[in-house]
Amino acid sequence: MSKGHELLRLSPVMPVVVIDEVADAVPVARALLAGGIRVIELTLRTPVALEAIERVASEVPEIVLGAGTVTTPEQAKQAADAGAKFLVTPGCTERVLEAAFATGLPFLPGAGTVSEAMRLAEQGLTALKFFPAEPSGGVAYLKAIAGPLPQLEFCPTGGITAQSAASYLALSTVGCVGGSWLTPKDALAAKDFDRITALAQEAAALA
Ligand SMILES: O=C[C@H](O)COP(=O)(O)O
Ligand SMILES: CC(=O)C(=O)O
Repeated sequence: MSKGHELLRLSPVMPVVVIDEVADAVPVARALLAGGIRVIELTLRTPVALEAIERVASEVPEIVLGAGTVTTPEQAKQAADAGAKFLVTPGCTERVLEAAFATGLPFLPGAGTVSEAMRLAEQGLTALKFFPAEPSGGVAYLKAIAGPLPQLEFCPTGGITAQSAASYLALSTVGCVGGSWLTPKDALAAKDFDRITALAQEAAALA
């Protein structure tokens, strides 16, 4: 099994995390681990994201740390240099793909259509982000493409909730789902890390 597929086996939910205050990064990673979630996707959507990755890489080595929202070749390299152990993209371009391969890290590229998924499979990439999952057709879409493309495995992300996660996880081509609901903005603003642990426990129980 390739490293990409192994990433989909770590936890039933891959938390997609947006860190606005760098001091929150380590407590969030610890709160997720305490709830039984072994993986975190820290998105490159804020100015502090790379520093957040550096801190989690050095202070919480037990969690498998990915950099999400990699949308440029430069970001792929920066995320690897900061200590990310895998990369996630919402979609894919030739240049991002090349830069991601150059890091040597496992990599979950985003696909939202059958042709995108087939192009990535041609490059040996068969563990994919399905993004944005709900607007792209959700469970029904994934069921339909499992017929012609049973060898592909997905981490659907985008619009998935604690309630809808199980219906995705029941599909043979879904390894885990991604979502931001484990780290709600209001919990982060209130530094309510216990709530994040409680949400992580519920998510881990979906296994
Ligand atoms: O942009 C969306 C994130 O990748 C996660 O999506 P979500 O907030 O709908 O869970
Ligand atoms: C879609 C996703 O998980 C990302 O922003 O990389």
